[in-house]
Amino acid sequence: MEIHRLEKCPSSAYYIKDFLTVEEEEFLLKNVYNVPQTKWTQLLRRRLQNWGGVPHPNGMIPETIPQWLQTCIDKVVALNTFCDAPNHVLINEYKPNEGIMPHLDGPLYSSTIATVNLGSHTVLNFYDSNDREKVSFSLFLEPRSLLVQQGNIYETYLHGIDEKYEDILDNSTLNVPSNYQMNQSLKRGTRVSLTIRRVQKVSKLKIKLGR
Ligand SMILES: O=C(O)CCC(=O)C(=O)O
Ligand SMILES: [Fe+2]
Repeated sequence: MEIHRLEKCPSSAYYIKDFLTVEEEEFLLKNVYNVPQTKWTQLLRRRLQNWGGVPHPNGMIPETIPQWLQTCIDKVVALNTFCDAPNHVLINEYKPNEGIMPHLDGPLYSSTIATVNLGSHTVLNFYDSNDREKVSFSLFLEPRSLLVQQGNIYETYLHGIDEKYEDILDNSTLNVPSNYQMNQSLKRGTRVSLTIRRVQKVSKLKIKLGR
């Protein structure tokens, strides 16, 4: 992992450009779009699927993660990125001009976060929690790449994705590809992200049906 560390990042972050093959990406996308419509939650500016259970301060009631998704989790875990096995995946789908407001993820998750990127690139912006107006730094996330974040990056910085049709990388982007020409505009397609995490508190309660 050390060779993938983003040196300029103020805390531990790792970026692996071609983490997935084109076939693996297609396999995951096919399965993401094969779920029943009811599995999607439509928000104003994106839609999402929640896998593993609903995180809750009193403990998440665990749900089995399907094999097609578990295979991807296993590939991330094989890099020795997590202390405790991840048990939760949030899948977000963003069409061009969609995004997510700057936010913190909150205390329910442990401090390692892995993001698998499918379909299209995006730019993930980070904001100092004391200055939410200005982008502190940003990361360029290409399709098939993996981003692993550890420690305070997710605690001290808010993160978000602008609602844009295209991106232009600039000095704030920590991982500009060597073949990128400054001011080149990158058109967004539909991006699907898998955010893989560990929910710390898991309930031992089982839901009893048919009582
Ligand atoms: O799509 C992404 O990479 C970010 C998702 C995110 O920040 C979240 O769901 O909390
Ligand atoms: Fe988030």
